[in-house]
Amino acid sequence: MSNKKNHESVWRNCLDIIKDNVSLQSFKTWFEPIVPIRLKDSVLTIQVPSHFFYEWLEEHYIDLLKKVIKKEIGAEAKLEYSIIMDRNSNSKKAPYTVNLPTNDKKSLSNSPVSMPLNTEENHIKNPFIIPGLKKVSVDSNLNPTYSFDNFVEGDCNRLARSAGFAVANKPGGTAFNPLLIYGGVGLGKTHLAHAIGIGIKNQFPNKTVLYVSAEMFTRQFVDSIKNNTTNDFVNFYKLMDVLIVDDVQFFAGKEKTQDAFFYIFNHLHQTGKQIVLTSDKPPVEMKGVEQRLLSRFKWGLSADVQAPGLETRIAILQKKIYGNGLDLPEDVLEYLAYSINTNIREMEGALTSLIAQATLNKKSINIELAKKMIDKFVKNTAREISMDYIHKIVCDYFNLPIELLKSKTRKREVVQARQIAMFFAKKMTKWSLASIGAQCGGKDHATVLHACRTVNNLAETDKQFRGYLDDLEKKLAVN
Ligand SMILES: Nc1ncnc2c1ncn2[C@@H]1O[C@H](COP(=O)(O)OP(=O)(O)OP(=O)(O)O)[C@@H](O)[C@H]1O
Repeated sequence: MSNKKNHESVWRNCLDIIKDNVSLQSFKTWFEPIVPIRLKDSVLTIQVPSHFFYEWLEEHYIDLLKKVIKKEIGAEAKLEYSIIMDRNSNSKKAPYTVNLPTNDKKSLSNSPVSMPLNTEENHIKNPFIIPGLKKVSVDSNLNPTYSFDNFVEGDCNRLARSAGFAVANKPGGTAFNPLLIYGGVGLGKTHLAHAIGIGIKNQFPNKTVLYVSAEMFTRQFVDSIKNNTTNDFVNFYKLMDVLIVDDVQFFAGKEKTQDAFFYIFNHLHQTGKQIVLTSDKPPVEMKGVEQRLLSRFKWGLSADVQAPGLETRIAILQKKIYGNGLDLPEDVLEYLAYSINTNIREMEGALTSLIAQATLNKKSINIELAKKMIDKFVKNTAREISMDYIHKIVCDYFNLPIELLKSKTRKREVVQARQIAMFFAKKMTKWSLASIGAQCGGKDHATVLHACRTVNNLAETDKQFRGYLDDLEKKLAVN
């Protein structure tokens, strides 16, 4: 690399290439705000305005970034992000640095070790031979955004959260050792696991806390066999005061890794150290994991996390948007929370896309935009009956164009069909009156309430009308 190159000139050249490869809008939105701050030993550090921004770059532009940076700096190029702390973050330290992602979003790390751009090499192979990780007290692989403060408590996760909180206050000193958090995909297990680690580090800064995915643990172990450093591997893990292993179902069928983990587990447990595990299923259902390990998993507490209810989903979305300094209309939040009801990661993904779409197109985020976006994320099985579906069924039945029903026209037959649509939306969904009104010709909640009363009254007094309602109800029920 030429000596004349510095972070600014390198980034300028990168931008020239990037500009030719993305739309002008995207360029302005996602690349112009980036500030190059350092180029040292082939590591280019760029500053980005928020964690959300960083995630968006990672998801959408990482391949492009890799290419241009390697082209400008050379094959050994590395990229570091410096994120200006989000508004609601706990830490007052700003900015902080995360390394180029490891393809595994959960292993966002504050580790001083920079990851090479080559994803194959992006994983820390042997933590005990990486100088930065000798200071285990500061290199815990914890993602600061996954704190208890950012975790919304609901009936779905109360036990797991409370147990996690207790463990964070008294690591190794509760009956919850190990604490095993299990549950379906994208329901907050990893988030809670990090929150426990962060809670412990906040209160007991001298404790050595390590978060590691079972996959990473396995890879490190396999490498240690290859390099003849298995003793170092085991000794490193024996140093931990708190060991958090994510997705332990990954150990299934990997006997040697299980042996190593069994040994480490026993040592830590016997010496009063805290172990936190997560898994996608309870121990009884874990196939391919040795019985002696499974029985140890059950020594402490196994707590499940389940799919959150509507209120919790809305609260999670609110946390997420306020955390990113954004605001969204209530009906949009409700729509998102309503449409995606099984997986929080998917719901957050839809929110991120919605915000990005609005930013890119300089549109305000409204219910129409939300509806357009949502279909990409919703799996049919999990879907609640939608307003569009109600509109379609009602309009087909009365042979009216949907646009009319959504318009403000006051023609008698349209008004009545619209009132019926509102009535069914109120009856068959949990939408607020305001959001039902917004989707039916921009009416307010009082109009929806009036519509529901009118429909109920007519149903009692007008037999033919009652017949319409029965027909429609049947059609809607087979949704
Ligand atoms: N109760 C909650 N409050 C706030 N955010 C949450 C909550 N539950 C989940 N999330 C968010 O949902 C996303 C997915 O959560 P997480 O990665 O912890 O899921 P997981 O259960 O570990 O999934 P997987 O089984 O795929 O590993 C994360 O962004 C997390 O912050």
